[in-house]
Amino acid sequence: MSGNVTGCFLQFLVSSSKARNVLEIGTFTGCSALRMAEVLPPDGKVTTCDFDPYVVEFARNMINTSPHGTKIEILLGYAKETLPDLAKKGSKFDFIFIDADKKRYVDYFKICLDSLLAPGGTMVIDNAMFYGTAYATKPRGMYGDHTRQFNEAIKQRQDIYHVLLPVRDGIMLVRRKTDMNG
Ligand SMILES: C[S@@+](CC[C@H](N)C(=O)[O-])C[C@H]1O[C@@H](n2cnc3c(N)ncnc32)[C@H](O)[C@@H]1O
Repeated sequence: MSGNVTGCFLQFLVSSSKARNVLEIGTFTGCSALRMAEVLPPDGKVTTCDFDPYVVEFARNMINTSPHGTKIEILLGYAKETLPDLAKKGSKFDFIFIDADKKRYVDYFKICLDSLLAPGGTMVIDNAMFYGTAYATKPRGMYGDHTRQFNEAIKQRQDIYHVLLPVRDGIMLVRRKTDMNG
C-alpha cells in the first residue's frame, strides 16, 4: 500500500491539477483510490483496476464506508486487458496513477501515454526507486531490474518531461512536453 505520505502527495497533485477523471492501475485495499476520490469534485471519478478478486471485494467494502466511495469504480481484471478495453471505449483520464506489477510498467506506461492520458494530463508512477534497488549495483533483485528498465525507457522518450522525486519509495511524475509548453 502506498501509505500516508504518498496518499497526501497524490491528493495534493490531484487537487492542484484540477483533475476530474482519474485512472489507477493497482487498487489493493482501495486506500490510494479513496485518497484521490476525497479531493475530486462531486462529479469527479476514480476508475481503478485490480486482477485479484479478493482485494477487489475487500476494497469495495472499505470504499463503501466513505461518502466519497460513490466516485470510485473498481474494474476487476488484468491491466493488460482492462487498459486496452478502456482505450477502445475512448476513455480519457487527466490523472493516471500506476501502482501495480513492475514487470509491465513499460507496457502500461505506453498505452496510458498513447491512448488514455487526456491532453494536459499528468501521470504518476509509484515505486520508481524500489527500495533503492533500481540504482544499486547487481544483484538488484527482480523488481529492481524491472524498475530500472522502466526508468531507462522513460529517459529514452523525447516527447515527455519526467522527474523522479525521492519521496517514500520514489515517485515519477510525467507530462507531455506539448502540455508543458503552454
Ligand atoms: C502496490 S498494490 C496497489 C496499492 C494501492 N494503489 C494503494 O496505494 O493503496 C498493487 C496491486 O496491483 C495489483 N496487480 C498486480 N498485478 C496486476 C495486474 N497484472 N493487473 C491488475 N492488477 C494487478 C495487485 O493485486 C495489488 O493489489
